Amino acid sequence: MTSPQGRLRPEHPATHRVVDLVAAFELEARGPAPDPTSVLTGVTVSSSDAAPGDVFVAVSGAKVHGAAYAAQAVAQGAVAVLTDEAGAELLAREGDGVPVPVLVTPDARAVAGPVAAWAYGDPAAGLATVGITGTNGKTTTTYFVDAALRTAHARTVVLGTVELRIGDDAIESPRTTVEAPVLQAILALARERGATAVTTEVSSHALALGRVGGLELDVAGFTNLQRDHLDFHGDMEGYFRDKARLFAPGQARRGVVVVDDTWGRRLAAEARIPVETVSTHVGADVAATADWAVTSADIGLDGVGSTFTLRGPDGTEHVAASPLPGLVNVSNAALAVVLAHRAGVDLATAIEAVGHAHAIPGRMERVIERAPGTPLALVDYAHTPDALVLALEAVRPITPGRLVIVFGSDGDRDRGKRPIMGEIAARLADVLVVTDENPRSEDPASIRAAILDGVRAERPTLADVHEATSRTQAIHDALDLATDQDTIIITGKGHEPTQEIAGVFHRYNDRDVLRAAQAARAARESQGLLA
Ligand SMILES: CC(=O)N[C@H]1[C@@H](OP(=O)(O)OP(=O)(O)OC[C@H]2O[C@@H](n3ccc(=O)[nH]c3=O)[C@H](O)[C@@H]2O)O[C@H](CO)[C@@H](O)[C@@H]1O[C@H](C)C(=O)N[C@@H](C)C(=O)N[C@H](CCC(=O)O)C(=O)O
Ligand SMILES: Nc1ncnc2c1ncn2[C@@H]1O[C@H](COP(=O)(O)OP(=O)(O)OP(=O)(O)O)[C@@H](O)[C@H]1O
Repeated sequence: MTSPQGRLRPEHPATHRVVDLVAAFELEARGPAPDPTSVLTGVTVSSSDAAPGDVFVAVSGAKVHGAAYAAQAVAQGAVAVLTDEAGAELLAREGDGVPVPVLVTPDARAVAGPVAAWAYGDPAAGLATVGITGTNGKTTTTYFVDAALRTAHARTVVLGTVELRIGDDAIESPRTTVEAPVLQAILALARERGATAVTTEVSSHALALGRVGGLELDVAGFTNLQRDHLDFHGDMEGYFRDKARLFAPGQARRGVVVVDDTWGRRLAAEARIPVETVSTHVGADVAATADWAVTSADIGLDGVGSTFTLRGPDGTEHVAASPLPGLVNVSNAALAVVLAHRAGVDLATAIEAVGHAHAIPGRMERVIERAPGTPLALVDYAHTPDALVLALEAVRPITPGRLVIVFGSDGDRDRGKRPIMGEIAARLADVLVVTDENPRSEDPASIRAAILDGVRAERPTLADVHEATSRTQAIHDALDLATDQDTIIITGKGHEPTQEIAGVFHRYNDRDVLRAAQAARAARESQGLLA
């Protein structure tokens, strides 16, 4: 999916003239006049990604103004710089500026997406598009929606925290939602490759920073809003307002909002586009008035996921399922069904597809199935106290024996959560293997000690508590001590492909380590080395 330079670009870019860009977006051209024959083939906001024929959009950032990197972009072949007044002034102050036209607009960040959409020929036009926002459940819901869209589309696209995927071709994702020109370039590449449906996660940062500008989704979904990212959004009100930007004309044509929390209810009331509501709290008052409501749920079914009844707007009840355990995944599955249905998938087909969705990388992912002599083992991304509670509560009903957790906590991040995570694990799991997550620059032993302080508060004797100085060893230890009635859950890193220790990124993935540990165990067993 990458070009030789490692950049995400359509293979056959459209060619527009720079003068047409000036006219289309009513830009003020300064510096050298645009050559009427000069063509542009791409758009970037990052000088290091600039390629010949690009327009470099220099935006004002938190740390620096992009105009400071205009010269680098031009040296790499950019044919014009598009910026705001501050950027233009910066370039004017730097002597001769850049030897290409400087195109000025009041808000460069706001036009980056629309300009890229224009440059790539409105690539979303022929695609079914679904976007999902919310604090938790974006990734899970995205994959559920994709499972349903695949029934109606030969090739689909998934964009989010885990990967950027067109059909079966995927690369690691740099973040939850990529910069606007990258998003538009991926859509253009997807169109070239015959994809007809896209499901994308939309982070609150993306909404605040215009990363989905120029993309009007067919349907936008909202999962929930919980305390997070307040360093960036200021307070919950600001966080809500940024999320709500998705539910506005030009950004989405219609919305589907889970109204289990007060923020969802407020969003449904304030959205400026038609919105349907989904209630997934069985028996809650709000269920009576919601368009879609989960009216009953049977959690822990067959030791796998859940079944639930979804009542539609016409009052008809449908038996549906979530392939992942826990009530939160009933919520994600119900939302996904409605989103996929509104994106054009027949309701019964959407219900069937979501109920049988394949594993989602690192989200309650069943890496080893329960079998005689073998425990069930899952990997989950839960890395906050709230998520840890939900994850442990979700797997308890599918655990006939003991619940074994392998976990740690991040270095160079929120220290306060370490003892809290320890206390939660001690309260909700039976056997604990405390190990490292991403220690980063911190001493791993001191992070484990802080977790163990919390464990001790709940379980003073530290009975059934183990400490492992390497995550790989921790996973081996868990497999060694679990029986086939037990469930092992490995939390914190999910799909992550690396572990950061002492500032160095090592290739590491919980799922791969777990599979290798199980294979080694099976080999020892077959040689009669295990009791
Ligand atoms: C808060 C935030 O999202 N910041 C992002 C943003 O920073 P910024 O606009 O303030 O950029 P800046 O570093 O001041 O630079 C200004 C401009 O100069 C450009 N520049 C800068 C340096 C250079 O050498 N060349 C160059 O062209 C930059 O591309 C940018 O356009 O643009 C930068 C360039 O694209 C990003 O690297 C940076 O993401 C940082 C790394 C980040 O961590 N973002 C996270 C918080 C984020 O976006 N997370 C959400 C998910 C959150 C969640 O739900 O968990 C996500 O969508 O992934
Ligand atoms: N609807 C939900 N409500 C609350 N918690 C959830 C929900 N869905 C999933 N979770 C929990 O949140 C964690 C992250 O889930 P998921 O990756 O789907 O969310 P996300 O919004 O994509 O978050 P991130 O951007 O961090 O990946 C998981 O550990 C899961 O246990």
